[in-house]
Amino acid sequence: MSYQRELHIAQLAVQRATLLTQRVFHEKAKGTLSKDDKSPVTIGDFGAQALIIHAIKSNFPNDEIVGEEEASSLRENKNLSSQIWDLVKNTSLDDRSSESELGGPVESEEQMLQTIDAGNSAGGAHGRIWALDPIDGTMGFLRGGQYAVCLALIEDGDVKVGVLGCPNLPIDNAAPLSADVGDESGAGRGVLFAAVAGSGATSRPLGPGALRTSQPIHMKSVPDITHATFCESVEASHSSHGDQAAIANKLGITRESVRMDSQAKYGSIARGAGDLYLRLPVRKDYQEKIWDHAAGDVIVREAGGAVTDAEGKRLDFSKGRTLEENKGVVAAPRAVHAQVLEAVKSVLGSKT
Ligand SMILES: Nc1ncnc2c1ncn2[C@@H]1O[C@H](COP(=O)(O)O)[C@@H](OP(=O)(O)O)[C@H]1O
Ligand SMILES: [Mg+2]
Ligand SMILES: [Mg+2]
Ligand SMILES: [Mg+2]
Repeated sequence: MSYQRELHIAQLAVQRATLLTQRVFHEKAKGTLSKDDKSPVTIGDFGAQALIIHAIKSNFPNDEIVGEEEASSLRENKNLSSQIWDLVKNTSLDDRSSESELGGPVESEEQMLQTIDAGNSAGGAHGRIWALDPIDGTMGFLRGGQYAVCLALIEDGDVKVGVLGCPNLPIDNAAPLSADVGDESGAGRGVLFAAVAGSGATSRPLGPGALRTSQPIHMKSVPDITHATFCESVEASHSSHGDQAAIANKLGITRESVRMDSQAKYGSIARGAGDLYLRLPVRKDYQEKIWDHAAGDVIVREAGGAVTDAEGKRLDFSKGRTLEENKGVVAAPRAVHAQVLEAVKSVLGSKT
């Protein structure tokens, strides 16, 4: 099968990064900064980005990386930078040989900052480009909710490999859909979703034991759409709860939506814990970021789903750092996607 080495390295890199993010998750002080667009970033986001880019650069030195974060604010904030360095240098996989496959330790704080900044690719339609969201759902991460560490390989504009580390989701693929994160111990939690284009989607436990076996995952079939479960963002500014409720209503769905942060939503529907993921824009001018969708897109499609925007177009990852050709996201099992899209169009159409 193709892309097996990319998949293996991506899985290990995400697995290692979640060890770092979980340490920060359990701390009260998460070293939060506010970015230019007013969104939050924490020492967990920066640390995870450094570790993952280090792993990719060590294994695939010619590949480009589109990473969400950059280090300029850290160069002006030595205190925060040294907190991140402390995390980065003290995070490694238990298994020594896996750890050395990820390129050995980052050598210095300065190398760490340069590594974070190596996620500055402009993206585009040509070549091999990794899309990295070191913590997706930072708001959830800060609130004590769901979040995901997300990594995807895009080749000539198509997503080929996707990996989602979701430390706070249940390991059990059959667990009912809920945004609940369980107790302090983390028992029974932590799942790593993955997919390679053309080869299906899988899940495996995220905890120690990197070589635990992966299980194939599939979306649930939905014989009656009125019984479907749909999920959506917690943050009302990220997607329109009102439009989503109207769409659900139009479809005759009576169950309350499950509100969950991050691409954990894509992973959850891919394994059949939920059925639909709706993300309708709030602001007309917002362009979705490729790192917020690339891994989830391939995982859901490989599990038997269709992922489009609100007009029914496939998400186009070839346009740079954003999905500038798309508005919103509609993800559903292939057999019911057209029906869901029709309801989306009808609700959005009646607004204008
Ligand atoms: N106005 C907006 N519309 C849609 N998405 C937005 C947004 N503002 C921020 N986001 C994105 O929403 C992501 C979280 O999605 P969700 O609400 O599904 O958890 C954020 O990822 P980060 O948390 O990585 O910054 C951010 O990139
Ligand atoms: Mg962010
Ligand atoms: Mg994100
Ligand atoms: Mg992020």
